[in-house]
Amino acid sequence: MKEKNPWHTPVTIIITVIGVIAIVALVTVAVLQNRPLAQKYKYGIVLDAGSSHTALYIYEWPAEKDNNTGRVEQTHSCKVKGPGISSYASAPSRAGESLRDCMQEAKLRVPGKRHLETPLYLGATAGMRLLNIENSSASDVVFHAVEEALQKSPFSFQGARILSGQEEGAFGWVTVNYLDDRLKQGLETTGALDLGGASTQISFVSDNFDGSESPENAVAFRLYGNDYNLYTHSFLCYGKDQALRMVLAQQTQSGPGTILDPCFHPGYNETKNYSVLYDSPCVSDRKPQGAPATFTHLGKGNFSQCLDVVKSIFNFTYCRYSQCSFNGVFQPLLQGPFGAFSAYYFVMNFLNLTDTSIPLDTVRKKLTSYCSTPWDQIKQQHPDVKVKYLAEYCFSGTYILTLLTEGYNFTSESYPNIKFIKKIKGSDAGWTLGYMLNLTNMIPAEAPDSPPLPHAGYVSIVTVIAILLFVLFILSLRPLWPRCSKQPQII
Ligand SMILES: Nc1ccn([C@@H]2O[C@H](COP(=O)(O)OP(=O)(O)OP(=O)(O)O)[C@@H](O)[C@H]2O)c(=O)n1
Repeated sequence: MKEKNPWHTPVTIIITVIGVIAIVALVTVAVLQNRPLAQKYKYGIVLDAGSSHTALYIYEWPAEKDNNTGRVEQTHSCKVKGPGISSYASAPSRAGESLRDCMQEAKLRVPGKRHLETPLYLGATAGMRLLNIENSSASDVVFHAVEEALQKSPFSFQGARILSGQEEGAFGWVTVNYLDDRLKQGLETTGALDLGGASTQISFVSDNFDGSESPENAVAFRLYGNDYNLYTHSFLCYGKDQALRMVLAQQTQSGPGTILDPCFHPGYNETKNYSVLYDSPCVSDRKPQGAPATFTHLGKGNFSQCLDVVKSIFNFTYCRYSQCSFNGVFQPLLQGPFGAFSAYYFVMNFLNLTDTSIPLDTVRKKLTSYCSTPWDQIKQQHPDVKVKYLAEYCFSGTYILTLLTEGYNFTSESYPNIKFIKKIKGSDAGWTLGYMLNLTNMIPAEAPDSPPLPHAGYVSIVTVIAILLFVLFILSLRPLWPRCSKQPQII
């Protein structure tokens, strides 16, 4: 006789089938309903109109997360050929034309259907600040030409303007800390050191700075629910190109026909124009009277003498505050790690000095040896480097060391807190990303609400609960279960 399986009754089979179908349906609905949608992206474009050149940056972020958790990333950058827009004061239309190739690249990089909604910003920095001081109508004409060119682009042009030094410093700090995820997590922030061609910025948070001693250096932010009292200062004329002009002005005060410059390599020999050298508000008031049209610029290659002439463009003694950096500018005690970018990186990377664990004395020794290397040898060793950059690295290295140690007061102990950086997670360090995040309100003042569970966690919990309910349901039907007697039934 065959033994009857007590589960093989029509009722339990029907309940089981319905239960399994119900679970499958429940889980399918949960998965489909919460499936991440195919990713769509939004874009933003920022043109950095610097003193030495203009660069275009394209940023991208997931479309559905643009004001909370989405990460904004740089997807492309384009270096505009030619000099910065401030150099086109005498031929403004060429300033607009110069942007054409990079704008063309942007059109190809941003998907066509997103063109109309993609904001396009142009921010000009110290080159235009100087032109504006020197000749404000010339700077207006350059802006007009650039605006006209950008209005013709298919993007949503939001205007061109000169950033204040304070904005340039603060947005550079926002960029570095945003990319490092320090803002969202409320971690200790990283200070920002930016060295351009015409200005330089230092920005950091210090416990002993609340803005009261020097309100013009304070920027208050509330980001992701945290308050920051940022110290920031921009030194106009202390970018590395204008600093070099000041160093040369220092050496040509008497209008000589020849100078023997310790900051250039021995054997360096170039004829330079007095009117070109003094054509900047940083030095124009010092132009020597009765100087010849040109002077011969000879290199001497002596680091310690270069250090002396570089120091002479700073005032390290005057200070009407409790403490200063230089030129009577207040600066609180340095605090935390620092990221040094733009020309800081270009120069220190070229000189193989980005490793800040190298003692400062060794850095000085390396510069001593580098500066004294004959110019011919330098050119031979670096045939691919632009001669203009190459000629200036001895000066630039000396200037950076002086600015950091004597200017901002970095010591042997705090120098290793500096990291020379170009990019963070694929995006260039600089003010442009911070500027765009601010203008598109992409960093909320308060911490965004995040879903309590990630998608996978949600699906797992729904599945477990569904199975549990099914088991409970089966158990609740116990009265309907066929009884099994102790003795096997003989049919
Ligand atoms: N490989 C390179 C590239 C650039 N530079 C120098 O770096 C500076 C440019 O830095 P950047 O941040 O691009 O300055 P700008 O934006 O042009 O200047 P600013 O912000 O002051 O307007 C210039 O002095 C340029 O000569 C360099 O030494 N080596």
